[in-house]
Amino acid sequence: MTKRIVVTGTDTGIGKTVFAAGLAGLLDGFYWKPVQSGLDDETDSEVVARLAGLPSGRVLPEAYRLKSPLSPHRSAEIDGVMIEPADFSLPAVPGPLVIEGAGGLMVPLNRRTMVIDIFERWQLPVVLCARTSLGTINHTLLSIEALRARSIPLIGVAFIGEEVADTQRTIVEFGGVPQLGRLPHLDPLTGETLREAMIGGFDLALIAGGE
Ligand SMILES: Nc1ncnc2c1ncn2[C@@H]1O[C@H](COP(=O)(O)OP(=O)(O)OP(=O)(O)O)[C@@H](O)[C@H]1O
Ligand SMILES: C[C@H](N)[C@H](N)CCCCCC(=O)O
Ligand SMILES: [Mg+2]
Repeated sequence: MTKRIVVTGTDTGIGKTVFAAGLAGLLDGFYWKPVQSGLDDETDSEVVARLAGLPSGRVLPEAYRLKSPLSPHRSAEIDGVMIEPADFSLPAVPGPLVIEGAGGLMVPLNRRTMVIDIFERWQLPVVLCARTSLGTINHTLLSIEALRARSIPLIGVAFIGEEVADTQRTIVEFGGVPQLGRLPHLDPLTGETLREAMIGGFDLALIAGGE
């Protein structure tokens, strides 16, 4: 069985795409963003293609490409598109697959279905990306509780940002989850600095080891 990992986050703009690019690169794998909302700026798939250092073709096409940078349910409505949960069948690829959600867990895809509903159906192991800055304890513990309530397997938390030791410890202790590592703010953010920070900041075996 090929390794498939879902990358989610406590919010939008948390650093999921950057982390997912680093992870897909380290795994020498594939990346899939099922729902892209917002097409005017560089899309998540384009960012990953730029940062992950993967051969072309390893970034799979999105299932939905929606124009407005809004919650997918609204962006789809504006485009006159109905997001169908049945469309989220997992692509078969000959290597590790990193899948990135849209925003946080309870982001609606239509008026009845949220991102977390698709994750529940997949039952794939999840990495939860979380900020280290103030406010993250609440958001991260709520996200962990939501995953547990649906029995979605959680690999652990990947912190993004500067080290805030007590915050990270508090999340890990209250949440009862492994801390997978931390990706600092990178300046400049390039394929090279990302790869180096991923190698230095994470134990890949903890994230992708076993099956
Ligand atoms: N480790 C990092 N170092 C430097 N910049 C970062 C880092 N992580 C994220 N950023 C920047 O922060 C912004 C948001 O990050 P990113 O696009 O990865 O968020 P996201 O969680 O994937 O958002 P979305 O919900 O839209 O998918 C981007 O401009 C990105 O370049
Ligand atoms: C447009 C943005 N960058 C993401 N693609 C979608 C974020 C949806 C967030 C919805 C919400 O939680 O209010
Ligand atoms: Mg993203």
